[in-house]
Amino acid sequence: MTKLLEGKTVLVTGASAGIGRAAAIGAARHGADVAINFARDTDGADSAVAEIEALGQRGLAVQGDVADPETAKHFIARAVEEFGKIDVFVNNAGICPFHAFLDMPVETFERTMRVNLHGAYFMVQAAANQMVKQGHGGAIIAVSSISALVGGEYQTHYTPTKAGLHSLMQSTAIALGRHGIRCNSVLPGTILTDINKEDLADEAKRAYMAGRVPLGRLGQPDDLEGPIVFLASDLAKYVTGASLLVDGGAFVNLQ
Ligand SMILES: NC(=O)C1=CN([C@@H]2O[C@H](COP(=O)(O)OP(=O)(O)OC[C@H]3O[C@@H](n4cnc5c(N)ncnc54)[C@H](O)[C@@H]3O)[C@@H](O)[C@H]2O)C=CC1
Ligand SMILES: C[C@H](O)[C@@H]1OC(=O)[C@H](O)[C@@H]1O
Repeated sequence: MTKLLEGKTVLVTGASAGIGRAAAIGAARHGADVAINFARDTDGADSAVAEIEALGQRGLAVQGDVADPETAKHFIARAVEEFGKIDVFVNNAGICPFHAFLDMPVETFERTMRVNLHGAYFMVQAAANQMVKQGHGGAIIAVSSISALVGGEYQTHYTPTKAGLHSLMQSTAIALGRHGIRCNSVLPGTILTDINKEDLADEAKRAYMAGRVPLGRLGQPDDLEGPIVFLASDLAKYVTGASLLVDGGAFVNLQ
């Protein structure tokens, strides 16, 4: 297998499980040393690092709540201390506490904004500052969503954060292009992870969601591995400000 990220250092937020973990392991499989941020799941973070190391790469887990702007500075600083530089930053951490619109609790709305959007802003800013300081460019990838493009009845607090991430990558692509830093997003469809375990425990909803996918199944975290590695790699050296749907065709499936 051609390794696409040989010699690179990759950072991923919220990577103790799900899509973030798949991105971290995928990067290691492609020859990168990987630092992961995680919120609370120490066992998940430790086992992700063990998997990275089993692939012959260096791994590092740094705990922190991305909603706190200080977490961003600390994560970048620890990764640089350990690996000497950062080449790729993947903003993945996110929450989606499904709730109806008319009685959305203020705390649920604000927490979702702070984790998904404010957290991403400060993380991307800290990563970009380090890349600018290093002077050899880099790649930033946001895990946005199909929900940046379409709505969800119980996601009125969530979909704006994903549209915001998509927009953030477009604006930072302009702000950072002169530094050789590429900024792109992936837009996953419905991927089976902890974020939607409860929602998709409803068999009827799960079957409906799967039925909307032309490729005939809901996604798995490793479906994001290739698209994220591609955008991180030099194969995508002229790709910036772009977004890549990874949804099995769900978005285009009107009828
Ligand atoms: N599963 C899906 O269908 C889709 C997921 N996404 C996005 O993918 C990203 C990853 O989600 P999944 O892997 O699906 O779910 P997940 O629940 O397995 O992963 C989310 C990760 O973010 C971490 N996290 C949550 N709050 C955090 C905080 N305050 N600080 C640090 N880490 C925090 C969690 O600990 C977890 O590791 C999220 O941004 C989500 O919005 C986007 C489209 C579809
Ligand atoms: C949590 C949802 O199941 C998931 O997240 C998204 O961004 C999409 O709306 C997916 O359906």
